[in-house]
Amino acid sequence: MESIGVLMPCPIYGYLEQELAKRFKLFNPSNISEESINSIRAVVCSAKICVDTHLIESLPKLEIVSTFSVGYDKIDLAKCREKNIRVTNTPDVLSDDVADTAIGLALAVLRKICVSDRYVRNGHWIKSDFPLTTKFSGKAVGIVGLGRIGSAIAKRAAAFGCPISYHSRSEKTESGYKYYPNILDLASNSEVLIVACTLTKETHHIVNRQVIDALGPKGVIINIGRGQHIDQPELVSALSEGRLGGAGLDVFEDEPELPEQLFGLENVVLSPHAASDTVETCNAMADLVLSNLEAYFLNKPLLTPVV
Ligand SMILES: O=CC(=O)O
Repeated sequence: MESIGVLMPCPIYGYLEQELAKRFKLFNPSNISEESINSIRAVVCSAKICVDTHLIESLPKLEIVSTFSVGYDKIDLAKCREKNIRVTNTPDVLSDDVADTAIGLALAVLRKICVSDRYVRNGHWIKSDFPLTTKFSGKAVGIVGLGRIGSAIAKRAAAFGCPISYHSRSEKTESGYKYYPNILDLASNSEVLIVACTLTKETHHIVNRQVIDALGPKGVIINIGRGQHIDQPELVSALSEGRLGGAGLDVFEDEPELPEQLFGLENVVLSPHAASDTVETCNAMADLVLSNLEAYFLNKPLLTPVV
């Protein structure tokens, strides 16, 4: 396989890069040349790298795109289908970490963990006790998207004694959780709303002003999906005006750019799109990318095909 060209358009993860270089001829923007373009049969990308029509069209021998992420919203799937290019992702191996992060953000927002850390470091504790916070255990948790990650979040929240309900395209009766076909009804009946669905045209801005208002001034939104799931200007004004209680955000509409106003809000916990970024999970994701590529070039079935 050493003669097969693999392009990594941006650095992703050291271990992945080393292992790809052991098996394939690895290209990146600094060592790619006109002559090498025709040897490139695979692209390895991530949730932060666009594989658009332009990139696909510029690689005439491209056969497979393997993303180091569960989400594939940055890949032009229609173009891949049209050109018979296979696509793989890294589901399952990251579900635990993403679900842990969702619960961590909910706890951090309600129990004000980051604010209280600053309170102690800044010496305020000597002068007065930290104000009371809000309990997470037992809160009504609404989950948008009960897929692998949403289900892992539900399992964890249920262990905190939280009644679970969800909204998704179709009812999952086997889950035993309460289903709301309408997200507004889910928001009206939830105290913590966790966004965990796939980003599609249908779920773009699924959390809009109406949903935020239905959740109300004591409600908390957690987003470990994609920034584009939430109408961000509406979220920021609701948080600033006290129409929403708080938010724990791992993803943003135009990341890594964030609206300045978020930095000044104490009812918000911010995380740099890092929900699955642990050594253990990143190694497992890298191994899955490698196994998919090896399977493809050995004419074996793909492990986690998208297309
Ligand atoms: O955002 C991360 C992923 O899609 O894996």
